[in-house]
Amino acid sequence: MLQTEHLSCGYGGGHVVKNISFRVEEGSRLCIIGPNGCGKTTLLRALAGLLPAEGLIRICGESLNKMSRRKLACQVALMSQLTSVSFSYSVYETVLMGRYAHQKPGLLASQSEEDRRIVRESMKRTGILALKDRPVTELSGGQLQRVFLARTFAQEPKIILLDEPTNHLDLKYQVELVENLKEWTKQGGRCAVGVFHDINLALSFADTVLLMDHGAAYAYERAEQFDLSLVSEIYRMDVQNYMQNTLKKWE
Ligand SMILES: Nc1ncnc2c1ncn2[C@@H]1O[C@H](COP(=O)(O)OP(=O)(O)OP(=O)(O)O)[C@@H](O)[C@H]1O
Repeated sequence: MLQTEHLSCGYGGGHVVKNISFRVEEGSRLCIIGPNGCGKTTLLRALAGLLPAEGLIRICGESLNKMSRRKLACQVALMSQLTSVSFSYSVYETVLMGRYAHQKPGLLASQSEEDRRIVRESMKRTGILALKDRPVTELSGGQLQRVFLARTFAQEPKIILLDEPTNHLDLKYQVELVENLKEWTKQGGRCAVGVFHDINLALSFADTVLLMDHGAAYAYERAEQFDLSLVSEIYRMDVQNYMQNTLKKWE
């Protein structure tokens, strides 16, 4: 469904992401992990068509470069790292923005019964229905994160790209988000790519792992075969030992 071949991209003519190739099949989830500044967000931005890239990005068999903005928005949704909100739209209005690519121009005026149903379902799915009339400027970081997830679901894309989606979420919602996304990708014609810092969450989310270092792919493996020593090499710390010691505290 989503494929890159020798993808390179960056800023001001320089390459931050270098020669990355991967494939995410229908029903699958890829997690991208790697140290701060290695290029994970930059890669996601290229996949969302927000950054020019060299090499190939194919969305549902079609080259991203040849797709119109509207078509791309119907197929790919990017949930970015949490940014502050400056306009006091209500939760409902914010989630409704996810329907924009599917609507005739004139957002609020042109919402259909179908749009309203999808927005409601998306809010239900992320547990924010009770917040629907609250201004987003008054929400906690975790509540806002769930509003953005609901907006992403409301967009009804085929591919969801998530940049550290569990930031600001408490433990319960972190687990729920991962389960929510797994459920979402199982419903035919969908796949997801997520950037995670928490390796446990990343591995419970994904069936394939892309480990990045200095903009390049250090490893690209099935999650169940993923060797944690690769992460230790990149982070220059014994990650496995750290995790085992942490676990022992709960025994
Ligand atoms: N708009 C920009 N202009 C120039 N350089 C940028 C821009 N955005 C990011 N960079 C640089 O590109 C590199 C990769 O940044 P990126 O945000 O993709 O890393 P990341 O792996 O997502 O990091 P983190 O884990 O800290 O979120 C960094 O060196 C960063 O300084």
